[in-house]
Amino acid sequence: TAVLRKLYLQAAMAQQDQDVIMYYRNGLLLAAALLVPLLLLVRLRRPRGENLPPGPWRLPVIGSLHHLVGRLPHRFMRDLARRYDAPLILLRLGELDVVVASSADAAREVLKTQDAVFATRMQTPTIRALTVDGAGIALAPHGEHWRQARKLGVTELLGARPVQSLRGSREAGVAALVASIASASAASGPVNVSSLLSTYIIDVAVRALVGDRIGGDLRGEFLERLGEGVRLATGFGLADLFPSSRLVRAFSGSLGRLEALGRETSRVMDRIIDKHQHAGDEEKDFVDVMLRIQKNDGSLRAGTIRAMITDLFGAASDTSATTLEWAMAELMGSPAALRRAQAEVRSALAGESRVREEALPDLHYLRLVLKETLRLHPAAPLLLPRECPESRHVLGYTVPKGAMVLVNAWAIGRDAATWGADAEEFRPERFEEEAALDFKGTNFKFVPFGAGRRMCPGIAFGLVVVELALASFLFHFDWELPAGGLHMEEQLGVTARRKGDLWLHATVRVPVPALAL
Ligand code: HEM
Repeated sequence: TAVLRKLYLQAAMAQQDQDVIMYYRNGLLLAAALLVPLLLLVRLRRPRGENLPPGPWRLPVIGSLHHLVGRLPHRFMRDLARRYDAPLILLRLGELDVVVASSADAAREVLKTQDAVFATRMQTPTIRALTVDGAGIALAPHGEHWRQARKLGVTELLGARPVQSLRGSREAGVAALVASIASASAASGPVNVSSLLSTYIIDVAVRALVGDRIGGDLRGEFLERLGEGVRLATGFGLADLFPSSRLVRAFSGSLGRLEALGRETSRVMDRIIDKHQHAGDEEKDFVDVMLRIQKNDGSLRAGTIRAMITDLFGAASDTSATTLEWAMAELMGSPAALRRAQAEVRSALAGESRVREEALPDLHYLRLVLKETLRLHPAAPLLLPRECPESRHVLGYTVPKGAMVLVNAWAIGRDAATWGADAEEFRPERFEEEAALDFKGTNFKFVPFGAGRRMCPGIAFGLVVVELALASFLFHFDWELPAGGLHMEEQLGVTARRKGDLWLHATVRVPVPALAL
């Protein structure tokens, strides 16, 4: 009986194993039976000929969002493009499709070949909240308003003539900058270069846009509101990633804050405009110009005037300050380049007491330093987001309708396939070999100002402000790193700023002229 019982138990266990196997097999067959039609349905629902760009695996609801946590978006997107060896990649961030052009060829397609299609800006809930009062240039959708606003900006502020006429404000700004460095360096400790550069850029932008007649308190309020606006506007808010969700909208505090901030900024701007209206007819800044145009042609709305100021301030300030900060950091990391740039400036301005703007075109090496800085550190590493208004084919891939389209200018500038094995190194001399490469976005391996119809219209304005400061730094001071050396880490944000402030020792070599009070 014992043997029979054992045999029976073995048979029962084998039967049980069989049952388990059958159970799983049936389960799998059932799942397959349900899944295959489902997958076929999904494939059938995808339009014929659609070939989406590759992208990382996704989770339900959040899509690929988790991959981005703690990572710098432009770096992560470059790594993905390398991993898939693809010129375009696709990320699903919440409800949003984000297509990233990551090679010079892909950039040419988006910014030139299909420029007219991709010329509109993504109207996210954040952007709609920011522009509820009116739109300026940078965030406006492609259309008649954008065309008129851009024309106004270029003719009256950013073109060669207005840039030249703002020379006085730049000279005053740079004189204050070098005087601050000289007095800070007298204390023998390191100088906070980042903070002084930001003050200089803000000073020049404020003088050009709203002038210096508004008084310190109003100026302070204006800068506080604009600073907060730029902070809130940059980055992906939850409401932008889940635009259809009322729940997310209700719980996301940033949209409410943006709307409140918009109202506060409008009130501050109205006080600034009021001061201008009572200051006489002489045109000294961009607000004066816009008020004159409004008087002659009633079509310029007050909301548009306010939006133009905030928009231009936002576009000009962080970008120029970031570029200057990186240029100084890279020069400090490349003593040979620093020596060459310094020798050039001091020889071109020998016998002078300060840097004159007319001397800037003679500073060829300084221009190479700037190009190399912008190649490695384009201030807006993903340019400004565009929107794909209809499903389009780009280099054999389908860009879905409604997708946000980014161009990874940062990855393109460091692509070893086009820049060579030393692409990650700071070597301004490479632009001697590539003399035809300019800032105008005609060669898509170098697009720090974008290209096509939405290209930065502030290049002339930005370059002269940056070059003047950099030349003055090199002319008046010798620079040394403090103990602890130098890092080149970036911080998270829409502009690729350096992480932490740049502190350097400055020693006066050419005396700084006393400030005219
Ligand atoms: C070194 C300094 C600067 C850099 C690196 C820079 C870079 C850029 C970039 C990458 C874009 C987006 C282009 C695109 O989407 O294709 C842009 C747009 C823009 N920039 Fe600049 N910029 C700088 C300085 C300035 C200055 C000084 C101003 C004005 C005073 C300005 C005004 C604008 C405006 C209005 C736009 C929007 C253009 C449009 O959407 O039509 N930028 N800039």
